[in-house]
Amino acid sequence: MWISPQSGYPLRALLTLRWPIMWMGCRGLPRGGPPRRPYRKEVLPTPETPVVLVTAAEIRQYLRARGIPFQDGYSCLRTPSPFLGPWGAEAENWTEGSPHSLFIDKTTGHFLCTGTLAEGNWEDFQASVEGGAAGSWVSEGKGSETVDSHSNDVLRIWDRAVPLTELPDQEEIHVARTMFNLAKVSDATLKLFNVRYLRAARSLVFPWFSPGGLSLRGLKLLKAEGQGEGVCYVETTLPRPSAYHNLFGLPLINLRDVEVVLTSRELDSLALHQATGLPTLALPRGLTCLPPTLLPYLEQFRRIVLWLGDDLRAWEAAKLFARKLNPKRCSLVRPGDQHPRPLEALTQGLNLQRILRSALPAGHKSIVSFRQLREEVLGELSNVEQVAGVRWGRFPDLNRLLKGHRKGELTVFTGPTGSGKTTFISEYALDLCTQGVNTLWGSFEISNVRLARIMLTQFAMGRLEERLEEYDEWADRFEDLALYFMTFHGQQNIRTVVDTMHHAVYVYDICHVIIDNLQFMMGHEQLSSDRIAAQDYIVGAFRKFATDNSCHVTLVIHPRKEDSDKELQTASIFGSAKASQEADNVLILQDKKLVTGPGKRYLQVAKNRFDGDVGVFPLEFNKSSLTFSPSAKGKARLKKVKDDNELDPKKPPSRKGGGASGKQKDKAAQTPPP
Ligand SMILES: Nc1ncnc2c1ncn2[C@@H]1O[C@H](COP(=O)(O)OP(=O)(O)OP(=O)(O)O)[C@@H](O)[C@H]1O
Repeated sequence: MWISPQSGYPLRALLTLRWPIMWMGCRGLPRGGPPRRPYRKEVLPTPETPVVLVTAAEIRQYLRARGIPFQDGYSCLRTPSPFLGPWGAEAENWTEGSPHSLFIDKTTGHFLCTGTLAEGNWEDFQASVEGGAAGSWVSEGKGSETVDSHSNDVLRIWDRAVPLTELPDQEEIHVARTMFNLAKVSDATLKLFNVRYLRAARSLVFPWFSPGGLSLRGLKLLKAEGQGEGVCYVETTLPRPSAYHNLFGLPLINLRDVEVVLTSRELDSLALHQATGLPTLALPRGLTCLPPTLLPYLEQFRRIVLWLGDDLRAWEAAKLFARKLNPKRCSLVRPGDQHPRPLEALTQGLNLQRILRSALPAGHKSIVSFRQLREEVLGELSNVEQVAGVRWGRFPDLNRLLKGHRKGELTVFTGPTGSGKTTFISEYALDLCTQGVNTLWGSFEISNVRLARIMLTQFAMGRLEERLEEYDEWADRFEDLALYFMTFHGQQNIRTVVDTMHHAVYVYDICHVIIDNLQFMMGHEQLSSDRIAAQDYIVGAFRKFATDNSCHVTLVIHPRKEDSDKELQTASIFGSAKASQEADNVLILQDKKLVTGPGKRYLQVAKNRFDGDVGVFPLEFNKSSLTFSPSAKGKARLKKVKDDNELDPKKPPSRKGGGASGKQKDKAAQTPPP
């Protein structure tokens, strides 16, 4: 288990999934400690910059102008690959049925040759066509370096793993089958999918073969650990998660298959295939993401059924992935009591074919009746906790007020200059990111290196400058977070920023974007009326982006200049009332002490569209860890108010609403933060 060396706080505890899964990179593998890497200045993944923005129409136009034949697919354009042989000859012999082709992503222009695994961006493709030098840079796929450096580990583990049936001890086989819920999964199915068992790690091992099935590119280990009365599953991938792009089950897919069922776990794919005989594939990182690099392998399917799990999170993820795959060909299995996840359905003896037949088309209609919505409404009513969103691990009071962090919302955050807005929002976002909320930062004021340093300090809960020997350890873990940074600094055009956000949502499945701060998109208008109009336009653009992309946007806005003795109010946000009207949540960092709590600042939830609860709670700053989250000892007291007038910090706190149920619900969230 991965435990923070400093705090002993298991990262797993930060996860809220019913089946908590985490990735540990290479740790936990029997190979003697994490590798040391040379110092790198940029420790964080950033979206490739500049992002080459190209439209599908431009790609088609270019291919036609060059006389390159192509087939228009669901999410990619398919062309002959210049990497497979001389360009002219390859193009002449190419047919739609050719086993290998070059796939160009219609949204990003990114290409992949399935024959050689060469990949690159749209500019690379143009350069290779125009320069005729394509053949010389074959197989420079991203992550191939990582695969190479780990290939020995991969082979060693694979060689040591054995098919479950070959374990010497029947008792051991029985225990393994019970732990992984394999009672109904046959030996033949395990063999067909080439699943092995590593005794030393008590883990199932799922191989990642190259598309032709010739070489082993990586592995996933699944370990079952008893936890109370339940079992907790821990995943480890080689190479590390960001480079692990295994569509598990691909070698079993026939070129003529036109239907596939996508699952979020390997064992679900096994169960589904065994019960239905249908082609099945498992996504490499479950519900977290569908990397566009995998789309070419899914182009051949005319129908894709997504059966990703049994809860609302799985349903949300299925809807998002269907957009990427092209909703016209997708159907979704709705989670519910009668529709558990495939492995569970097999164990319970349910009819998996029938469940698949009940899958709903993902195609979006502009006008719907309640009849089409009623199942969705029922889903929300029976999953109230999940509808409330991801709960913070470090801020129980935010959970109590906002209930959680939900997709598609806009949060406006303000506070006096230098009060610690960036520092607070960094911890608030980091908390969510460690729980699987894929995050994109737009930090226009402070550099990404400085921001990353703040976040890493908050992640490690202390100054790393005093314990540099731990740097690699923490940086490795930090690197595994789905955290990305826009590389903009200073004034930016709103269009460019929104385009980059669209790109990031598509490529990295971003669910939370933080913009710090809005003033950097407002240009240099001198007249205050122009500035206000510009701000309204920008707020509108972010609002639309959040709604259209089911992505939460947290927008930092400076307040108007006001008397520094007074608390800020919603009306103190710079500009017209548009920002607070459009926002689902308004948070204000008040540079004042709450008489009733520790710390010199407090946070005010001034608007909460989800359920209306507003209130304040104290923030105590810890200078060494740069955190605001309450310490284990600190008991933050909450004051609930209905309007700004009651926000006088000198008044004793009064409790309105909330009730006992809220109290009980937050008990878990009040566990000591890391
Ligand atoms: N509560 C606090 N007490 C003392 N120092 C703090 C507190 N919060 C943040 N700081 C420190 O104050 C400095 C400024 O913090 P930060 O950049 O987060 O403020 P900000 O409100 O975002 O500033 P700006 O208004 O310029 O955007 C940082 O060095 C930070 O470590």
